[in-house]
This record gives sequence, structure tokens and C-alpha cells, in this order.
Amino acid sequence: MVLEEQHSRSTWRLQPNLTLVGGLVILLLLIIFKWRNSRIRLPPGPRGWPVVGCLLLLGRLPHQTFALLAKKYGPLMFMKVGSMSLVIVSSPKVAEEVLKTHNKIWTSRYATTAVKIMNYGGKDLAFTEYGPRWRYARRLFLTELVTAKRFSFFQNTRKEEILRGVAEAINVSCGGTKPVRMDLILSKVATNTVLRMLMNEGNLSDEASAIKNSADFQQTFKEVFKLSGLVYLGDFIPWLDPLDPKGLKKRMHALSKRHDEFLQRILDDHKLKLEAAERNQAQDSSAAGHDESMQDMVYTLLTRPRDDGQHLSDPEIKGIMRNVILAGTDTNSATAEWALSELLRNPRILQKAQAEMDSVVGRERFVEEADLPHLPELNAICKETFRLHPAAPLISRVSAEYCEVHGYRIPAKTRLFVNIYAIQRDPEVYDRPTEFYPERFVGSGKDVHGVDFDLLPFGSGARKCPGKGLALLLVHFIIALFVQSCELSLPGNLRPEELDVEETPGAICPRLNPLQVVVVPRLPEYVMREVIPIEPNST
Ligand code: HEM
Repeated sequence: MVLEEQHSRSTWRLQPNLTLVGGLVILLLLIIFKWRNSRIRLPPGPRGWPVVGCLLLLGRLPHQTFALLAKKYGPLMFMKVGSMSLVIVSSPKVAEEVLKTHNKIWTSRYATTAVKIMNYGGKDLAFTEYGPRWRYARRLFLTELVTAKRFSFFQNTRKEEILRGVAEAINVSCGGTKPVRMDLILSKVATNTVLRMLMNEGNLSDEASAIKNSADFQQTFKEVFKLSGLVYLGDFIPWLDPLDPKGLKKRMHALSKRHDEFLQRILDDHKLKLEAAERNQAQDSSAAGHDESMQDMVYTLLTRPRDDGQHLSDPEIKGIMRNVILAGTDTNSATAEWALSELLRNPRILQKAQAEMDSVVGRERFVEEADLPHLPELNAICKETFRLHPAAPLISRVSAEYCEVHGYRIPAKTRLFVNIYAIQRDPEVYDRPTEFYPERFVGSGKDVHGVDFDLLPFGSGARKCPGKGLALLLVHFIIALFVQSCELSLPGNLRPEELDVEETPGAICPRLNPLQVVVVPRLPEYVMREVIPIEPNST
């Protein structure tokens, strides 16, 4: 009893002491946290000028400027451009930190004015903020649009379009007497292939088919793409936004509207065809319903329900259509053009690729997609092209909250660029980094899937490119068919080492000066004629 009393008295005395100690500990922790935070600095970087910050430093090709600046300021740089805070990552180690370790913080993209005007109010996939809507669109994209089944269904389409490009190049070159603009040929190949997967010709009325194939439609989305890659001053200096200095916003609205009208007409056309098929089947159960030929992407988007059981709205469908067209066409043709450029700059590698083709496939038939895994030289050439000429040299994201990277503090809402152009030319990772040397990849095990942080042409983490499978297939197959079936050479007296490697500014960076090539058939005439009608005067 006495003991119990003593115990309860001492507990009573201890309680306020414990509260006091607890409070002091919390206070101390807070002080340490504040002190530590005040010591953790922003990453180093150029200081810039009042109001514009480093805007004038960016130059025509920001990824190249950033690569040069990184030599001075290191792999994690901070700068203000106008009122926007930017961090730029230029090493594989720091890229892994942001894209893997802190993946959750960097999963949204920065919504520029162009994006806001042209992504259907956040209803697409590529620019929608991370969250349930993005998750749904991403799952739909991966499980319904870019599937093995669809790739196999459109296998002949790809071959047909690439061989059409080969035939056109041979015909235009006219027996090797004229140079051919390869950018035009490759752009047509990539655009037609991707558009046919998106909106299959068999599903379109004459009017919709005419729209799909019209130069006007194709020009409109090239313009939309070009505008989204331009620097819009209002994004960096918000008070300039209402003034719209160069009338860019007005142009964006007008173009987006025009492109939207085209997409809507194609969408309506699909709806009519779908309704007719459903009516037919309702009237006559033996009649064909949704036959295989309807399996293009628009059809899939129209028929798959959302998580809430509703159908996707028109803006949601058009947002994804626009993503497929913008992200899936010029990226592939620009990469293929760079690959052919590098082969012409390096005739030794072109000969090696052709020798491999002759020994694995022979000259009695065209190379098929099934041959691609058995062509290690070709695979190394494509990988080396993705390394030296990534179609999208800057991966763009924005931080959702405060975080610490590489020992520095990064405030919330900071815009991030992972400079894959700089990373993939890092002399600490790659020997002879600016040289086109595909042999570096033969037997290396390094790949482009977003796991090796020194080779990230398709990005990494939650938002890595969902079209990677299609892109790899297309680029490999285009290069394989051109290398196998054409003798390619530079026009006039242009020597390989004289062919320039200048890039066009923008979100993707194709060659500035289009690649001109002299093209003659390489396979026996009976093989070439078997598939493509070469015009009689072409050879
Ligand atoms: C050579 C071809 C291509 C290259 C180099 C490329 C590269 C990229 C890169 C670097 C990203 C950003 C990744 C990141 O943030 O981590 C991306 C995103 C994206 N790509 Fe591609 N891409 C190509 C082809 C394609 C194709 C063929 C399609 C569609 C069929 C496509 C659709 C997309 C979409 C929808 C996104 C946004 C994904 C999201 O935000 O969740 N791309 N691509």
C-alpha cells in the first residue's frame, strides 16, 4: 500500500517533466530541421539578368546550351528563366535519382501555354497531370492501343508503306541521276503507317479518307507540333502573356481549332460506320458485326468503356488521337533520317550492315520483321542513333512538392529537364562520345527501355514513352528495308565527312538541312518488281 502510494506520487512528479522534455526535443528537432534546410542550397547555375533571368542564354538549341553549361555548373543545375524555376539534370546518376528514387515527385509534366491550348483541357495522355485520369488513359493506351495483337494485325501495313517509300525514292532518283529528299520520303512513311493504325482506310468514307490523306490535314499537325516546341515568352514572363507579343497564342488557338475539325470529322465518320455495323447485326444476327478490319485505334477508343462504365467523350478520344499523331510520326521519321545520315557519313558501317543483311536474309527476298532480332549490326546501329540523336533531347517534368536531389533542395513546382542529349554524350560513360560507333553496343546488354540511366531516348519511370514498342519496330524495319534494298550514296562530290549534323530547333530535333541521297535498287529486279511497281524509266 505504502509502496503503491510512493509509486503514484513519483509518476505524478515525472509526468510534467516528460512533457517538458518532449517539448524540448520537438523544439530542438525543429531548429535542426530549419538550420539544415537553410544550409541546403539550391543547385548551382548561371545567375541571369533581372526580369528575364537566363532566357537570353537558352539559344536556338537549349539542350546543347544546357550541355555546355553543365560542364561549368555540374550535373544538377538551377536557373531562373523569367519567373520560372528550372533544374537541369545532365548525368545518369542524378537522372536515376529524379526518375527512379524520387519518381513519385516528378510524375507530372509542365503545362506550357501551347499544351494548355492544344491538349483538350488536360484530357489527353502526354500532358495530363498525374492522377486518376492520366492513369486511366495510360492503361488504355498500353493495354488497348499499342498491343502485340494490333502490331501483328498491321504488320503488312508497315511493310507496304516502307516499300512504297523505297519505291518512291528509287523512282525520284531516276536511275541514280537525281538526289532524293529523304526527310520527305521518311515523313510520309512514318505518317502513313501511324495514321493507318489510328484510322484504317477501310473504316473511312471517301470524304474522311480524303481528309486523312490531304496535305492540309498533315500540314496542320506538323504546324501544331512546331508551335508546341517554340519558346512562348508568356510562359516565362507572365505579365507578357495577355499581350501575346508575337500573336503566337492566337495562332495556337486557330491551328488547334482547325486540327480539331479534321479529327472530329474522322471521329464522326467512325461513329456512323460503327452504328451501321451494330444496326446490321441487330437486324440480322448472322450479319458481320464489328469485323477485324474495324480494329483501328479510333474504333477501340470509341468502344472501350471508362472505369465508370461511360464511353470516352469526344475530347478524350481526340486528345489521345492527337498524342498518337504528334508523338508517333515525326519522332520516327527524324530518327530514321539520322540513322541514314550516320550510315552515309560512315560508309564502313553501311557496308557492314549490308553484308549482315546479305548473310542473314540474302538477296532473294525482302527482309521481314521476323528477321530483325537476328540482325545484331542493325540493332546496334539503331541503338547508336537513339544515343547520338535522341528525337526528344529534353525530358520535361515538374515537381509536385519540395524534395532534395543530389544534396540540393528543389522547391515544389520547379520545372525539370533531364538532358538526355548531354547524358548520352557523357565522356565519363561513353568512349569517343560524339563518334557514331555502333560496335560499342554489340554484346553490351545496355538497352533503351528506361532501366539504363545512361541511355534514355524513351525516358524512364511512370511517364516513359508508351509508344516505344511501335517506335522500335518502325525505326528498325525502315532502316533494314532501305539498307537491304537500296544502294545509297551522297550526291555530287559531297564526301561523307562533309555531311553536316546540324539540328532543327524544337521539341524534336530532326536534321536542319534535309538529307539528300542518290538511291538505286540493290536487290535483283525480279525481287524489287515482285512487291513494288517501279516506273519503267526509273532505272
Ligand atoms: C523514335 C520514336 C520515339 C521517341 C524517341 C519517343 C520519345 C519519348 C519520350 C522521351 C517521352 C517522354 C518520356 C518521359 O517523360 O520519361 C515520350 C512520351 C510519350 N510518347 Fe514517345 N517517343 C517515340 C515514339 C512514340 C510513338 C510511336 C508513340 C505513339 C504511338 C508515342 C507516344 C508517346 C506518349 C503518348 C507519350 C507521353 C506518355 C505519358 O506522359 O504518360 N511515342 N516519348
